Amino acid sequence: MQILHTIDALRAALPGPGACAFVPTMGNLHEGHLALVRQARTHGLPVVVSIFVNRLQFAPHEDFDTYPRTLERDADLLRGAGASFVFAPQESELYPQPQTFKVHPDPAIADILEGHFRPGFFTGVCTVVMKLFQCVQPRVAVFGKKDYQQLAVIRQMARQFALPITVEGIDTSRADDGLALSSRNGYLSPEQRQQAVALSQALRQIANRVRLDPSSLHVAEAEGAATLMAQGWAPDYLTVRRRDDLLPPDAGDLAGPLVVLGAARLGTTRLIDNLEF
Ligand SMILES: Nc1ncnc2c1ncn2[C@@H]1O[C@H](COP(=O)(O)OP(=O)(O)OP(=O)(O)O)[C@@H](O)[C@H]1O
Ligand SMILES: CC(C)(CO)[C@@H](O)C(=O)[O-]
Ligand code: BAL
Repeated sequence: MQILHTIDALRAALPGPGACAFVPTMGNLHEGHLALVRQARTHGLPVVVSIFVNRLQFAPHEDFDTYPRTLERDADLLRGAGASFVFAPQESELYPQPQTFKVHPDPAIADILEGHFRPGFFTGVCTVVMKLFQCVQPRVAVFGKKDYQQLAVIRQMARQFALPITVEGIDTSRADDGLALSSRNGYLSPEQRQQAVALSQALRQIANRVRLDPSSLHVAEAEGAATLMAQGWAPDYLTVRRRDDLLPPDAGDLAGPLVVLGAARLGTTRLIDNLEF
């Protein structure tokens, strides 16, 4: 496995356009990331994993400075998972000058949910992902469904820019108690880690209730929020949406397919999760 820190070195090492599979990450890797790498490997192409904490997608009050940077450990895990290349550029390499050209996604999908609570987030994500796509030129790019809206936005970007890249979404890897694996879980105290299970439980509760009685949608969402708050969480949103455009379902959509998405804060840690049903 080669670790490359510059775009020139990466381009020199890679086999050429359309000849690799790509997994973009922000590092501090866990089993969820490794599942993406395993999926990427199924294409029989060398797998490139990027590790880059992208300042553009963090608001000034968010955790850019404290986000864990664990390159040596990440490289060991990726070697074990069979990645061929790690692209880990410094900020000055990817952004040698202020990134004034940006990719602005459609507000209809990018200014709701995460984009509402993290204004500019998806512009930061799309800009860096487009740039990483230019550097890596993959045939396939693999993303987690844990970041469900991100996957939807990237798919739309790839389609609308006719990128020659297949975007794949992979099911969320979870801890035994149901908590979605996430780098930010590391911010939780042992006590908060116990409470954290309530997020996936609330999503399941809402999905089960709406599946049984679609007319209970809004009651189910409110009860799910109450379950979360009883466990000490402060929900940003907890809402059932159509899977394709992430808009609220009309009466005719309630037979599915749907997804319930949630974001909530436990102390200073903000986590997201979702469940398709
Ligand atoms: N539990 C998981 N299961 C599957 N994919 C995941 C999981 N967690 C993250 N991913 C995916 O890994 C890729 C890189 O995500 P990232 O490095 O931000 O990890 P993260 O754990 O989501 O971090 P954070 O806690 O900061 O949100 C994304 O495509 C993301 O959806
Ligand atoms: C896709 C991504 C690597 C862009 O910085 C990030 O948003 C993430 O880790 O999900
Ligand atoms: N996992 C998505 C990246 C972020 O929260 O910034």
